[in-house]
Amino acid sequence: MSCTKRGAEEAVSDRSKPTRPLSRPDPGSAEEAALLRRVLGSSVVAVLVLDRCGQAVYANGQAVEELGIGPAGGVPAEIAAFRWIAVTGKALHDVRCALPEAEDGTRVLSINAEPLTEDGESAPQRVVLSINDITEQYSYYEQALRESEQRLEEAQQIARLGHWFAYQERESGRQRLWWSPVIYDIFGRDPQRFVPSFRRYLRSIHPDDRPMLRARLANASREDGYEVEHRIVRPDGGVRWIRERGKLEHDASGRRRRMFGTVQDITEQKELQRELERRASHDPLTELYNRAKLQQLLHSAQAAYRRHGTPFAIVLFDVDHFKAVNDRWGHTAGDAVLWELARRISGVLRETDELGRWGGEEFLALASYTDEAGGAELAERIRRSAAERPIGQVGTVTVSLGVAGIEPGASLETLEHRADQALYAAKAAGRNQVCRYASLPAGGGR
Ligand SMILES: Nc1nc2c(ncn2[C@@H]2O[C@H](COP(=O)(O)OP(=O)(O)OP(=O)(O)O)[C@@H](O)[C@H]2O)c(=O)[nH]1
Repeated sequence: MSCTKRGAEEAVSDRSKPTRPLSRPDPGSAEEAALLRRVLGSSVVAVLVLDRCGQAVYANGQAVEELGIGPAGGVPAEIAAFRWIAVTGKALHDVRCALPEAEDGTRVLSINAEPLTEDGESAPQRVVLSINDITEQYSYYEQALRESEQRLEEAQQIARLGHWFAYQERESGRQRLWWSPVIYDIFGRDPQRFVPSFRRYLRSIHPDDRPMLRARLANASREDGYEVEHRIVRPDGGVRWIRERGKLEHDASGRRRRMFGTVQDITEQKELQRELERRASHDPLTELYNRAKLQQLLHSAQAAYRRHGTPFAIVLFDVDHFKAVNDRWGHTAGDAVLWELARRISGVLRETDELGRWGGEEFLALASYTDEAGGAELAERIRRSAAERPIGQVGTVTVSLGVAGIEPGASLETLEHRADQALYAAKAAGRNQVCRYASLPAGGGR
């Protein structure tokens, strides 16, 4: 019918007319057999019926043409294997079957297989297979999967982050560990030669971090996971920092299935973090503690004094006539003097003493576990070390020092003020000397 307006109207009015019901062929009739043959013959799905020996007893046109299967072509072993369905009696759906082809190609098939029991038979004698050729889709998805795995691998390389999982091997019951390529890289191991295991992994942990890591891992099963940062030692002796995360995976019934986790190389982050912390607490010129860090140390010392009565003293000192050094030799020479003094004085401190730059050409030493008299001993050592030999062209440089020890009820401000008063007195008394606050005649003296 041509597509005219009238034609369309007729089509509409045709719909209102009662349609003649299609006659259903009698089951088992020659008419039904012919119809089924036509349907099967025009199907794009290859249909094959195998007997219990794997011989094809029927193949539709698609099976013959596309797969070359049929009574004439013979049945490839991979497909003939489906004859077992007749024995097991269990249908299978969407089973992937790879058929090797000439020139190294592979044809990928998706097969539905059903046992076929005919009237009067107690057990299935045949198997009917519907076969779809999915080679194109399969290679497309396989390629896409390969590409996505490659992208994941590249992203992991950039982030220096790998993933792992630990599982129990079903056959042997053994614990197995699987690493992604980046983890081999982080641990400095060759994936061709190194088989990861939990024991080998533990052996790579920095000895100082092992106890902490063991404790965290012991807790991990209770907490369902863990996150920990620790060092590893690579076979070449190199030390790397890693951040490790692990999580337990459970199956649908809540049983522990496997442990999954990530490993990230954070060595650079750690170094940067350490450098930032160092800069926040150190003076860039002398590389000693800065004033902020000294204040923090003083607060800790005072807290210990209040809680446990642990005494401490401070030594405040500055370079004598330093203005003249700058004026005569220049600011750079002055800087070099400060740097050299810092080195010399650091060498005469006890392990529990701290030294920092208080500001300008002024330094502060914190002498722990000692009183003002002990602080004065340290001050004397500092004085001698500063003046022990000339500093380059500048020559001999001296320092004046004021000492004050903590006392009950004295605040840090008071202590600093007392040390400052003592330092002022040392300057006034002719420089290059130590003055204790307790020895001051008026105000400070007792
Ligand atoms: N080169 C250099 N000089 C500094 C630095 N900080 C402070 N100074 C100088 O140290 C000098 C301190 O001078 P004054 O406070 O007059 O003291 P002084 O000349 O040492 O004299 P007395 O302390 O009385 O012995 C000033 O010239 C400051 O510019 C620094 O980081 N580098």
